[in-house]
Amino acid sequence: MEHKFQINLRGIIDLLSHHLYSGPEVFVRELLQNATDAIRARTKIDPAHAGDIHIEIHQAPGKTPSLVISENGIGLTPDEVHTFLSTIGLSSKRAAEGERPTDFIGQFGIGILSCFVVSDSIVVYSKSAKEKTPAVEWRAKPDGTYTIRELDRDLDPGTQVWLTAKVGCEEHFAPDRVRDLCRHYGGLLPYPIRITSGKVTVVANEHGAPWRQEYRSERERTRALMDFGRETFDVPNFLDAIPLRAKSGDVDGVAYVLPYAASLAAKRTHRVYLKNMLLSETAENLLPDWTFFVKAVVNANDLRPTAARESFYEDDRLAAARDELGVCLRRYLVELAEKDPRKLDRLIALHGLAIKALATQDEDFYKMVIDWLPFETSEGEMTFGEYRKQHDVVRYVPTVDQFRQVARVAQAHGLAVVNAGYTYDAELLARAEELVGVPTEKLDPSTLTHTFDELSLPEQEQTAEFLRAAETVLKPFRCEPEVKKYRPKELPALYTTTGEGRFFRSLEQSKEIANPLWSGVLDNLSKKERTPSAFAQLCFNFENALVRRLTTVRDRAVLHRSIQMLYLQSLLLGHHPLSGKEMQLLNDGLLALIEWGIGLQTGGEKE
Ligand SMILES: Nc1ncnc2c1ncn2[C@@H]1O[C@H](COP(=O)(O)OP(=O)(O)OP(=O)(O)O)[C@@H](O)[C@H]1O
Repeated sequence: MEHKFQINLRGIIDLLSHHLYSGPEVFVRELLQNATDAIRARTKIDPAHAGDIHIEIHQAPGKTPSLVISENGIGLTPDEVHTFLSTIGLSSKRAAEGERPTDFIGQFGIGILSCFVVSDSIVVYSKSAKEKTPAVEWRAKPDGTYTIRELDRDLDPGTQVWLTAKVGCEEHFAPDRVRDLCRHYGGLLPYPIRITSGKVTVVANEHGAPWRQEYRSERERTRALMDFGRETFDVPNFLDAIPLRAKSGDVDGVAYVLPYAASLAAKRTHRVYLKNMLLSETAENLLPDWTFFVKAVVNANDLRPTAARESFYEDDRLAAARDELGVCLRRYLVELAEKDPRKLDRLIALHGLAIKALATQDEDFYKMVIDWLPFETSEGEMTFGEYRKQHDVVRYVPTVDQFRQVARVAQAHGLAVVNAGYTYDAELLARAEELVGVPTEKLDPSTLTHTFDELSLPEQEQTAEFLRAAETVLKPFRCEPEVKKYRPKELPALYTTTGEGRFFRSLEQSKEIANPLWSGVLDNLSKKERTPSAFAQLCFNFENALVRRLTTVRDRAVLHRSIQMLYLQSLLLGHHPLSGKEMQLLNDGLLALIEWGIGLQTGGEKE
């Protein structure tokens, strides 16, 4: 024999209140949602119908507080009450299999159960606007029993829901609390939510969506939008408010420019409404990634919510909406460049990275903003526009390490070098010639030394012995010495290396910490035939007084030690991490210098 499941309603309510609802207050959301859906259903048959939601709170001293929500929506016939209201999990709003989702917010048929979290009974009075059926009363208890009766008196079409506060839940019926919750969930609804307590009636959503209102001036509009942003996100000083509109998904809203630099890694969450009811305050997938400098509040009438109601469902329509919203933000930036460059300056100072990201993706935008974008150069930070006013060619090095190697020398030689080692910079500079006709040149630090002055023949003779000593000292470090003349003359030696040279350096360092098996593998790698570029270069500066003196030193021990120390110093200046072998050399060198110093001193004392 077949049996039917029995459902324990209390158990289900307990489950929902602990696992589905974020807190008891969601009963206000569910009631507003049902009212909204009912009004939407009625306007489908009567487009001129003006929706109205009224909440009355009764809290006489010594009596249990109660709450009545009435609306003039579609209402229910007695049959519908039996079918939809009394069957858990059945909804009149769900689309049939394979059909496009209906236009309603609810669809699971469990929303009204949330009222049992705060109330020991739910009483519904309803009168259908569609059919001439009698008004009906439905009384339900959390033990799963309910009664239905047709009323003798007639009611206006629509529905009333009556709740009585459970012991311990009175606070959720406090008028201020209910007003705040109505504003929170239904602040954008296009018809009034009135709340009456005693003789006082307030409208919870009197301001509605500020971006849909008419203003006397642009200034007034901006002020209203900024006030709304401040209240909504509790951020006191957004930089600006940008209107958003997308046909796809029927989206409208505002994006606020954050007044602080937003981290690229931080989650970018937005406040989203679905059909003007709050869906989520932490929706993530609404705007393109590069827009991480804004926080948005938007309503979508035609996007699908995810089952968890945390954001919109990722589909083609959302992707198209996201693109359109990206266009709104792009248009704003372009207009700012034309109309308010000072504000753009401020915005770039805070959010340069986002702007650079956009410029790498969009050629027109690139042309518009490239001159405003800041870069680090050997002459200090400057915008691309300032740089190109002073230099015909943009010279850049693609990594921060290389910039550290060459910045001082390049500057002394009148070459302003841009550090393109930061995110997006190399990509941007590489396209400058193609997009804005500014020639660019990628500098290779190892070829920089080619521009240095060669020594004269007598000078070469003078340095020959020094060079041979340097070769011997530097060979174990895969580094080749040379002597040239360059500026700044305070710099005794410049260490440069190519990508391959860097690879072998890090290989050596890995070998020092690898286990025997692994270091055997690395060994084989490092034995592979090496091109000259695998060797680093140490270019001694003959303009430097110390180097000049060293070329005359004949004491081999002093000469070797000095070359070693200059080698180590140039590595450190270029921010190259030292290998174990080099570290040892540094220690030995320092100790030797100290001993030598002490020896000199005690020798002096003896005299
Ligand atoms: N104010 C109302 N006016 C007319 N019908 C209503 C109203 N409130 C509830 N109903 C009917 O009761 C059904 C069940 O409502 P309930 O809130 O439990 O679920 P739902 O709104 O359909 O879906 P969800 O669980 O996603 O909110 C609805 O589908 C609707 O037919």
